[in-house]
Amino acid sequence: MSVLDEILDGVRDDLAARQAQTPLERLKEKAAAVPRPHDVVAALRRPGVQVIAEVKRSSPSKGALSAIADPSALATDYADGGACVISVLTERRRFGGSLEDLAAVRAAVPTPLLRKDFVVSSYQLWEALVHGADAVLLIVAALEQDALVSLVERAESLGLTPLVEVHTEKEVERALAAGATVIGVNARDLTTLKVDRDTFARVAPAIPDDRIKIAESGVRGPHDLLAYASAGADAVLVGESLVTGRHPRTAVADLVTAGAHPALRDRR
Ligand SMILES: O=C(O)c1ccccc1NCC(=O)[C@H](O)[C@H](O)COP(=O)(O)O
Repeated sequence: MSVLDEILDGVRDDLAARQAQTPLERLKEKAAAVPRPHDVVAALRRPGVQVIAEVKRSSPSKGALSAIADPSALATDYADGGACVISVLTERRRFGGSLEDLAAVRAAVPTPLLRKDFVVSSYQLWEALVHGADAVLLIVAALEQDALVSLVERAESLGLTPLVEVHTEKEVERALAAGATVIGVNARDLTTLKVDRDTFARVAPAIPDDRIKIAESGVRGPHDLLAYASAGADAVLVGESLVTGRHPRTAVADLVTAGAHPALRDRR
């Protein structure tokens, strides 16, 4: 069984337990009291290369990365450093995340938030909304095309921005057919879990210029942001190097400064 299939099995089991505890109707009632999500597309379209900073406790590839005693304090550092969006991993078994982390970050910062998880059901979109997300990750490799199309539509109807993640040109075709505006190319192979930073340069040319292109994974510092930018990235998504480094606010600020270089500001 592939790592992705293992992760998805656990996600479905955890999801079934939450659905048994909180019926969808109850989630919908809660969602009625939540403010409309931020316009993440507008935030990502700001001049320069934007930084999406991730709250990531552990990963299938590396195991435990950081204890993150207080996700809201880390998110505050990210926001102070100038992150455009904060990504919060909510998958529990392999990433150590939770919806509680998402809600804690929501309460701490006004920055747009991405729920980073393995979304397989519209129930998870309602959960994302209720816990303060503005955007949700949809992984093409994890979804049949009908499910992808329906989740993109449902997310947008709830005001959530779908970030549709691809690994290959073929998956870009599926993302475009599903109507994705924001497309992330993940450099981490879901079978080997190895990061190949050339993936973005290989796959991004298949994404039309009117879409927002996000380079995900493998950013160690400004030099990687600049390499992704020169291959056409509008934003980078960074986790491990921020949570394992000693100064997350400064690390984000350094990336933001690199992304705001005048040569990158007027590209769109
Ligand atoms: O991080 C992993 O090991 C992983 C394994 C399987 C599926 C997804 C995985 N990561 C999710 C991500 O996409 C990254 O957290 C995100 O792009 C940030 O990457 P990095 O900066 O390399 O931590």
